[in-house]
Amino acid sequence: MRKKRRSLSPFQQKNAAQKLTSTLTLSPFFSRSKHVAIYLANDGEIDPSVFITKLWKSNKHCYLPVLHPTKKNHLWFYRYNQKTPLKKNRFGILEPLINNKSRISPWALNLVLFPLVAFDSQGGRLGMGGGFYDRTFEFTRKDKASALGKRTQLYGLAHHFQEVASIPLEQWDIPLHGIATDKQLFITH
Ligand SMILES: Nc1nc2c(c(=O)[nH]1)N(C=O)[C@@H](CNc1ccc(C(=O)N[C@@H](CCC(=O)O)C(=O)O)cc1)CN2
Ligand SMILES: Nc1ncnc2c1ncn2[C@@H]1O[C@H](COP(=O)(O)OP(=O)(O)OP(=O)(O)O)[C@@H](O)[C@H]1O
Repeated sequence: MRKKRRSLSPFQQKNAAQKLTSTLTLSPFFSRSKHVAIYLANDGEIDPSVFITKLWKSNKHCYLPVLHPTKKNHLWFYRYNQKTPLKKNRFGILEPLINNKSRISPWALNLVLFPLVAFDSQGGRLGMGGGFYDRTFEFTRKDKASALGKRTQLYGLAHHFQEVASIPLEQWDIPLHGIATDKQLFITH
């Protein structure tokens, strides 16, 4: 799946990014979410940058994952705008510098858009294998805010071809509430 997405042409990537932006903008959670975590595309992932520009224009706050400096395979989330200084992490992915005060607690996010390698229509997600997102969002399993309808929404972003029949889930895997692709929005939970 990683090989397939890396082989997409710049034209195909740009086209997919535009269509993904339409899927996301029309989704019910777009207007409701003020604090949105997103990622910068790597390894052929569907590119959310067109959507990021849309978030900025709509006065929403955008956040990017930063590898936690001490807690192994956990993520921090830092505010991202046009002026945010970025540097490459050990995977070669750009992330905000952590010398500023713009960190947000993961539970304060309204919407988190997950990168993924493959997904299924039940909300199963296969990631890059580090367990970063599963560890960081483990708190959502016992999230009291869910009763008030304030639960952090967890959505995956993918090229449509990244759908597979079934992802075997392990006990630590956090299922997604939905997946947005260049073709459709899946609501899974
Ligand atoms: N765009 C993006 N950002 C992200 C993630 C992601 O999947 N995509 N992550 C999601 O967790 C975290 C980083 N996790 C990652 C885990 C492995 C690799 C990776 O490329 N692994 C290589 C081996 C690299 C090496 O060991 O030096 C590989 O598997 O080929 C990249 C990111 C946080 N940021
Ligand atoms: N909440 C957790 N607590 C402890 N270990 C965990 C937790 N979540 C995942 N792990 C460990 O992390 C490893 C990688 O998990 P997994 O293969 O599900 O990663 P992934 O979801 O593909 O990666 P990523 O989220 O970084 O894209 C697993 O072997 C698992 O033991």
